[in-house]
Amino acid sequence: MSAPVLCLASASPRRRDLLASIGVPVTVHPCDIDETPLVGETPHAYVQRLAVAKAEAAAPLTGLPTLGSDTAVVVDGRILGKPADFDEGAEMLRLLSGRTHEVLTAVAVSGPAGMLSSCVATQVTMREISADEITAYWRTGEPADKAGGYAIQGLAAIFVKQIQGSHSAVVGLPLFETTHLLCRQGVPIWRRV
Ligand SMILES: Cc1cn([C@H]2C[C@H](O)[C@@H](COP(=O)(O)OP(=O)(O)OP(=O)(O)O)O2)c(=O)[nH]c1=O
Repeated sequence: MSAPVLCLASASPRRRDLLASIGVPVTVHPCDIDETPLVGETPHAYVQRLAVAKAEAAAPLTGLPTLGSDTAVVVDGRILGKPADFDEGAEMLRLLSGRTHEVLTAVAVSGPAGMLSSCVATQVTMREISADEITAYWRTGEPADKAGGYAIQGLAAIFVKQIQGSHSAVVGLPLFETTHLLCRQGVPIWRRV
């Protein structure tokens, strides 16, 4: 296994796998950050603030550049985080059924160039989802640790009619923008290995 070139301030296996897919081995240091939105905070400012806070919290733990990220599903101006239980998960999918919502993912990388960050918005259109499908989907266990209560990369792909933007951002990390930030911080990716 290659030596880590980046500290990943995240408990998300999706983010680790996405970084591995572009040749970036990481050491993982998840941070416990208060994810309560501030009064009047826009969804964009919210994900950006959390991504920076995660990177800042883990940065002193290793001598490596450090990446933090946050993903939120936004519908009718409401930020949907991870569902706490079936009722909340079902309410989220009812809100998303048959319409377009926005997924915001912010990424922040601290390193020799200071704190650099980017925020990506992706539009996701879902077909109508029936009450029976919502119950069956919850029982698979997939929605529980996902913002908005679904995983586009998993079983919920059958509900997704169209996306406009970045698929990797919806999964948890916008790889195009992340690569740009990593290069600016001198972190090697596959094409330089
Ligand atoms: C919308 C969507 C979200 N997700 C995931 C990505 C993130 O892991 C999670 C959003 O929660 P986050 O709070 O962004 O991330 P996390 O708690 O998993 O990890 P950490 O805070 O330690 O970095 O939802 C999917 O995997 N697929 C999807 O389609």
